[in-house]
Amino acid sequence: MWRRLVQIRRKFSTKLVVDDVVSRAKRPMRRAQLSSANRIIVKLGSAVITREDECGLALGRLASIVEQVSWLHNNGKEVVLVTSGAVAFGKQRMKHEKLLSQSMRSALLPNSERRDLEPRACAAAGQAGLMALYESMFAQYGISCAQVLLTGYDFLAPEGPQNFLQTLDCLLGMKVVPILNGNDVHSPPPQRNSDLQDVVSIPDNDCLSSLVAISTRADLLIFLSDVDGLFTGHPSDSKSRLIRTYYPEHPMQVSFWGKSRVGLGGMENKLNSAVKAVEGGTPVVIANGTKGEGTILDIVRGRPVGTLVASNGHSELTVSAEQLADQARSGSRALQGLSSEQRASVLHHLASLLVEREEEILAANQRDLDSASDLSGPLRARLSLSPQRLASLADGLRQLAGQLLYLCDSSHYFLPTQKGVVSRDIVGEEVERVLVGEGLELVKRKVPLGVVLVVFESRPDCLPQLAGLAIATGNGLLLKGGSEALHSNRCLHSLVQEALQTVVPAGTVALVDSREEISELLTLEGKIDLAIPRGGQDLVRAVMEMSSGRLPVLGHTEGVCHVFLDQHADLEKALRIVLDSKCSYPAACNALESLLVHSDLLDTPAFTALTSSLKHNGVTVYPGPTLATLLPVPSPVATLGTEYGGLEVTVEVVRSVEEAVEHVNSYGSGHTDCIITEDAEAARQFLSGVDSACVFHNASTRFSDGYRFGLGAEVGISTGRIHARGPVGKEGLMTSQWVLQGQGHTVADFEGPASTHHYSHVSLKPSVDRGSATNHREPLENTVMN
Ligand SMILES: Nc1ncnc2c1ncn2[C@@H]1O[C@H](COP(=O)(O)OP(=O)(O)O)[C@@H](O)[C@H]1O
Ligand SMILES: N[C@@H](CCC(=O)OP(=O)(O)O)C(=O)O
Repeated sequence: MWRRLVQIRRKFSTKLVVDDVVSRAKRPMRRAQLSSANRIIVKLGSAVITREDECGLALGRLASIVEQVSWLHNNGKEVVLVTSGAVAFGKQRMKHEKLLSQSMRSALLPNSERRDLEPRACAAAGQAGLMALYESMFAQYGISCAQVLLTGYDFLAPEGPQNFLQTLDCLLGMKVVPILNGNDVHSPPPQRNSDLQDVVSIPDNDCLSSLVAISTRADLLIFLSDVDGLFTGHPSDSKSRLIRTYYPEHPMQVSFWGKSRVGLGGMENKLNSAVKAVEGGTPVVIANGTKGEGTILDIVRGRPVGTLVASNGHSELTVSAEQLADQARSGSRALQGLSSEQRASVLHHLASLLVEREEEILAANQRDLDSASDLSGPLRARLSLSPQRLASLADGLRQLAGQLLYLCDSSHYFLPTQKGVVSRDIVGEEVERVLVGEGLELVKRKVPLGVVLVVFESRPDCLPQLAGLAIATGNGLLLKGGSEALHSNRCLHSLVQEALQTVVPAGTVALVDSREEISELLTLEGKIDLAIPRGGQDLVRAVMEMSSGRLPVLGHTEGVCHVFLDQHADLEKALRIVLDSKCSYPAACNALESLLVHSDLLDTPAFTALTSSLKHNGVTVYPGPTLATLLPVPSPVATLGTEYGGLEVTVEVVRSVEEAVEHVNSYGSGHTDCIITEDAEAARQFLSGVDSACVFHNASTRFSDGYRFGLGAEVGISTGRIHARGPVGKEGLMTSQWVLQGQGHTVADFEGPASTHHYSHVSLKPSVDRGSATNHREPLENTVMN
C-alpha cells in the first residue's frame, strides 16, 4: 500500500510537493511545537468508541472528545476525525437483531453451526448509529459534521487521491468537521497479506489515518487507543515502560502482544502507520482516549502525554532517552575501572581547559546574556560567567583531584604527599570491616550510585562542578540545563567531553537537550539512580511530579537564610558578616534573606549603623510585622520567609534567642542560618535549636557551599533530611556495598544445635587499598587510627 501510494503520488504530484514532504519529514519535532499545529487528525480506536462491557457506545468519553475537538475547531484549527468502531458497535446492534429474528431451533444450535455476524453488515449498521451520535453531539457546539468513507481506490486510483482531497478541502473550507472511516461495506473482509486487499481495502484505520495525514499534509496525527501509548512490552507487564518519545531514525526494542478488545490493527500496526506518517512529514502522538478529560488538548498544548513519534531531524547525534541512560551506565562502569590517578588527571585536564579556553567560554556565555535581555537581575547574575568564576571552578576541580590522592602513614591516617602515593579512592573505599566469625569477614565499601540525572536552572557554572563530581565518584551523568544557558552549557560540555574522551566513552557525561527527554528520563526506573533538581521550588516540584515516585529525587530547594543579631553581638563582626551574607552574591541560595535583630539593639547606634550600611550598599530593607509596630517605618512585609534573590532583605525584631530559633524554624527553608554573638551560651542554644542543614556562629551564610567546605564542588545544597544534607559533594553520590568473604561457611555453623562456630563481630581496621576487600586485617583495637 505504502509503496503504491508513493508511486501514485510521484506520478500525480508536482515535484514541489514531493520535495516538500521530504523536507517536512526531516524537520526535528519537539512537543512544544505541537501547539502550532493547524491541521490535526484525531483517530479514535474501536476500544475508545465502545464500552468495555460491550453494551453500546462509551457516551461519556465520546462527549468529552467531541467537546475538545469542538474547542479546537472553534479556535481556528482544522480538525479531521477518523472514527473506528462501526464494526464493533454494529456487532452489538446486530447481535440483538439476530436474537430477535432467529427461530428457537437456530438459537439452540451449537455455536459451530451458527452463522457468524458478517462484519460488512455490522459496519453498515454501526456506521449509521455512530454518525447519528456525532451529528447530535457536534450540534451542541454549533458545528456541522460530514461523513467521508474511503477505500484503497481513493488513494490508488489512476487519478490519485484528488477526489477525496478536494472533498476534504471543501468541507474544511466551510468549517465542517469531516468524519472519516474505511468504507467497510465496499471492502473485502480484512485479510492481511491478501493481494486483493492491497488493491482495494485499507487494512485498518491507523493505516487510513496515516495516509490521510500524508495526503493532506497534516501537522499532527493523534491516535487515541485504550493504552497510555507505546510500551516497551505488553502494557500490563510490570517490566514494560511507556516510551515517551520514539524517533524512527533510532528504532527501539519493542515487543508487541495482542490487540485491544475490539481493535483491528494492534499496536505494531499503529507504530508502523505512525512511522509512515512521520516519514511523510506528520508527527504522531499515541495516547489513551479512555481516560482523562483533556487528553487531546493536553497533547496540542505540548504536555508530555502518551508517546510522541517524531523525527529527530535525522541527527546522528540524537539518541533516545533510554539510550542516553544506557550510555551513561556504561560510562560509569568505565570510570570505575580507572585508577584514582587516571580520574584525577581527567579532572586536572578539565581544570586547565576552563582556564585555557576562557575566551571561548565567555563568548558563548555572552551569546546567552545577549539573548536574555528580559531576564531579571538575579537570574542574569546566575547566568553570567567571569574569569574569576572560571578560575575558582578550575580550583575546585583541582581540589577534587587532590582528594583522590592521599598517603597513609601510621601517625596521620590520610595526608597529601608528593611521593609514595597511596590511593584513598572514594570508589571502593572501605568504611567498615568486621570479623563476623572465624574465617568469615564482612566489608562495607563505597560504590557510585550509577547514573545521576541533574536538572539545573540558569547557572552554567554548575556544569563543570557536576561533571567533576561525577568523574571523581565514578558516576554516569545526564545533565539538563536551562534553555537560557544553552550556548554556555554546550561549550562547557564540549570541554568535559574533551577531557574525558581519551579514557572513557563520550556518553559518560551527556547533555540532554529537550524537556520531553527529561520527562522520559524521569520515568526510567532502574536506569536512573538519582534525580537532582537544582533550582527553585517549582523545578523541584515539577521533577517530583514527572518522576511520580519512580526515581529517588534529591531536592535542592530555596534558601531563605537568616542572620540573628544577638544582644551580645560584636558590631564590627556583625557589619562584615551581614554585608558579606547579603551583598557578595545576592542571587545565591546561601545569601541572607531575613535579618533578625534582638530588641535590645533597636535603639542603639549599632542598629542604625547596620541599616544605613545596608542602604548604602543598595539593599532595600522591608520591616517585619513586629519591627513595624516598634518603629515609624512603612507597612510591614506581607509574608515572612521570602527568598528575594536580589538586593532586598526582611528585617524583623525578636526578644530572645528562643524567639529567634522559633522564627527561623517557622519561616526558614532549612538551608543556612547564623547567629552573631559573643555569648557562648546563646550560640550553643541557637546552634542546637535551629533545625537547618547548616548552622553557623559568627560566619557569613555564604560559606554554605561545597567548594568553601572543601568538598571541591557540590551537586547542590540539600534541604531535605536524608543522609545527604547541606552542600552535597562526593559522598552524596555514593552508596555502599557489602562484601562477605567466607570459606564455605553456613548459617548452620553458627546457629542451631549442631553449631561449631560463634559470632565474634570484631571490628577490624578498614583497608586503604582499593579493591582489597579480601585482605586479612588486624583487629581495630590493635591498630592506631588518628
Ligand atoms: N508494545 C505495546 N505497547 C502498547 N500496546 C500494545 C503493545 N503490544 C500490544 N499492545 C496492545 O495494542 C492495543 C492497541 O492497539 P489496537 O488494538 O489496534 O487499538 P485501537 O483499537 O485503539 O486501534 C492495546 O490494547 C494493547 O493491549
Ligand atoms: N472501519 C472499521 C475500523 C476498524 C479498525 O481499524 O479498528 P481499530 O484498530 O480499532 O482502529 C470500523 O469502523 O469498525
